[in-house]
Amino acid sequence: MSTPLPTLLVVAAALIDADGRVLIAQRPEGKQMAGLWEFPGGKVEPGERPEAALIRELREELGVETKEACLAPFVFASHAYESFHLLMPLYLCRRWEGAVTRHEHAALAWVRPNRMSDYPMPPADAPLVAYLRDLL
Ligand SMILES: Nc1nc2c([nH]c(=O)n2[C@H]2C[C@H](O)[C@@H](COP(=O)(O)OP(=O)(O)OP(=O)(O)O)O2)c(=O)[nH]1
Repeated sequence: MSTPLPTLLVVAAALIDADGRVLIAQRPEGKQMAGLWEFPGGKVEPGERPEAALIRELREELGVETKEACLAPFVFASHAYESFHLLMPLYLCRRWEGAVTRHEHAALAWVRPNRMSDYPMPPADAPLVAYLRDLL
């Protein structure tokens, strides 16, 4: 039997603009999977509610404020990486306040889901993009 992997709960958001484009962000140098494009978000801290964690991450990473009512649960990723199992709910978010600003990533891009294959993403994300393509 293989060694059980710890499950890591990461929350992420697909911010969608009025033209149906989705925000993706490039992971910076020095981090795991540097250079790959991800949905903004991050780890849920102990004792933190997932939606609160996502609101916090969007503030820290992008400088925007959103509300729990503006986060719609959409799909989730369940993916075994080498050292952990990623469980990542993806929420849709169409309403936020403030201009999206790059705080922690190497770059940001607003991309139609059918163009996301031009942006290499972590292996866990590929199935999620297909759902966005169907939605938008
Ligand atoms: N935010 C986000 N993380 C993703 C996506 N896809 C994916 O495999 N991940 C992985 C990358 C990381 O291992 C983990 C997110 O953790 P994180 O962003 O809070 O942490 P990190 O690795 O950047 O590093 P750190 O905060 O510990 O310094 O989830 C995605 O679309 N968005």
